[in-house]
Amino acid sequence: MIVIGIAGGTGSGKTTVVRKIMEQLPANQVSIIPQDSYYKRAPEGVALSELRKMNYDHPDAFDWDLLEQQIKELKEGRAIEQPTYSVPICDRLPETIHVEPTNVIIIEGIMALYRKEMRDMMDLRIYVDADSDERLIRVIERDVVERGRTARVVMDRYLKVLKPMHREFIEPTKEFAHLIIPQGGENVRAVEIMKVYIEKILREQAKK
Ligand SMILES: Nc1ncnc2c1ncn2[C@@H]1O[C@H](COP(=O)(O)OP(=O)(O)O)[C@@H](O)[C@H]1O
Ligand SMILES: O=c1ccn([C@@H]2O[C@H](COP(=O)(O)O)[C@@H](O)[C@H]2O)c(=O)[nH]1
Repeated sequence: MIVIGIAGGTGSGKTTVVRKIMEQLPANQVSIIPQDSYYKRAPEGVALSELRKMNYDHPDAFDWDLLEQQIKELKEGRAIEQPTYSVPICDRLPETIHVEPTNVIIIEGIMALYRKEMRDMMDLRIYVDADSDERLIRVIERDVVERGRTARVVMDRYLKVLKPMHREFIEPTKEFAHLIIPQGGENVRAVEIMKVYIEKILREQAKK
C-alpha cells in the first residue's frame, strides 16, 4: 500500500489532479481521503450566518485526530467510515462513506502536508502550485456558482482570511513536497509521471 499526500492552496487544482490520476488507475485500487471531509463539527447553537464567518483556513478547523486515526486504520488494512461535510451548512453531515483499504491512498487538502504525523505516513508528497491571482479567480467562480456567495463576499474573505492563512500555513508546506506540480489540473505530463510512479510501486508490492 502507498500513501500519497496532495496539498496546495484553495483553487490550485488539487481535486482536478486527483480526478485525473483516478481516471488513469483501476478504480478499486485507489481510495481518496479529502481533507475537507474532516472539518470539525459546527459548535452547537451558532447561527449559520456566524458559522460562515469562521476561519476554515486555520489548522484548528480540522479534526486531525480523526483524520490521522482513519489513515492509520486504512494502512493497517481496516475499512473506515469516512465523515462527510457540507460547505453550504458549514457542518458535518450524518452520512458516512464506507472506504475499504486499497493499494493506493490519496490524502488531498489544503493542509495535507501540514502535520509531521501525517507527512511521516506518506510515501509521496505533492504540492500543487498556482499563482494566487489565478486561484482567486477560480475561487470566485466556484464560490459564486456552487456556494451561493457574492463575488464581494468571496473577495473580502480572500483578502482577510484566505490570503494570510495561505501565507502562514499552506505555502510553507511546499518545502515538504517531493514534487511540485505547476498548472495543477492541466499539467498532463505531471499526472502521467505520477501514474507511472504509482504503477511501479504497485508492481513492486505485488511481487512481495
Ligand atoms: N491548470 C488549470 N488551468 C485552468 N483551470 C484549472 C486548472 N486547474 C484547475 N482548474 C480549475 O480551477 C477550479 C479549481 O480547481 P480544483 O481542482 O477544484 O482546485 P482545489 O481542489 O485545489 O481547490 C476548477 O474549476 C478547475 O477546473
Ligand atoms: O465550511 C467551509 C469549509 C471550507 N471552506 C473553504 O474551502 C477551502 C478548502 O477547500 P479546497 O477544496 O481546497 O478549495 C478553504 O479555503 C476554506 O475557506 C469554506 O468556505 N467553508
